[in-house]
Amino acid sequence: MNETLSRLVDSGVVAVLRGVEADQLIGITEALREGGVTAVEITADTPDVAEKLGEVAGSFDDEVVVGTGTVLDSETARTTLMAGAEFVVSPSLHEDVIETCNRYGAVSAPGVMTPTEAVRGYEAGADFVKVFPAKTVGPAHLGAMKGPLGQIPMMPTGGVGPGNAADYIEAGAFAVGAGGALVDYDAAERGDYESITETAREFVQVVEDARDDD
Ligand SMILES: O=C(O)C(=O)C[C@H](O)[C@H](O)COP(=O)(O)O
Repeated sequence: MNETLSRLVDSGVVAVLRGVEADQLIGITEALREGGVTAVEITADTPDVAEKLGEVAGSFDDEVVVGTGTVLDSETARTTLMAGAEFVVSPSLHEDVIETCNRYGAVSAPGVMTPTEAVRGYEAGADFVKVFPAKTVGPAHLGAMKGPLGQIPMMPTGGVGPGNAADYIEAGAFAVGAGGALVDYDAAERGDYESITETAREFVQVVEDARDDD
């Protein structure tokens, strides 16, 4: 397995950080790492995303694998890969983004909702697919897609939290992506990084327990 993909598997939970200010990004990533979340996706709609991403990637080096989220075009993929991103995730399917990632040896994951999109993305060279938005279809949809498409690694994102992550893992997800249920920005604002660590720890535990049950 590709090393970056195996680091996402190890993390179990991939944090989606959207619009976080530079001064909080390091603190939040550190809090997540402390709680066992070692994969972070910084969304491309974050102002100065390449600069921030480079800073996080440089600060955490081998401890946290850093990627770009919400990537809609190959220019954004290339710019952030050059800044230090190791994986690129999109909410939608863009073959040019997948091609760019493969050109530079990075992991790519298009957002898909249907078996046809999942196969199209995988045939285009994606390493895994992000089932998005997961909350409108739920774990049963992912499980039904994994039936005939067991070879395609799937990660649900959108509305995934500690309360339903186990259902997705049991349905066949290799990891889950989470923003809102994982990172409390108000807590970060207050300097309460411990609560972010605690949520991360509980979340990762849910995923690990669900894997053990399989
Ligand atoms: O655009 C992307 O690439 C995304 O990942 C969309 C959302 O930001 C995530 O799906 C997080 O959603 P929540 O966990 O429900 O907060």
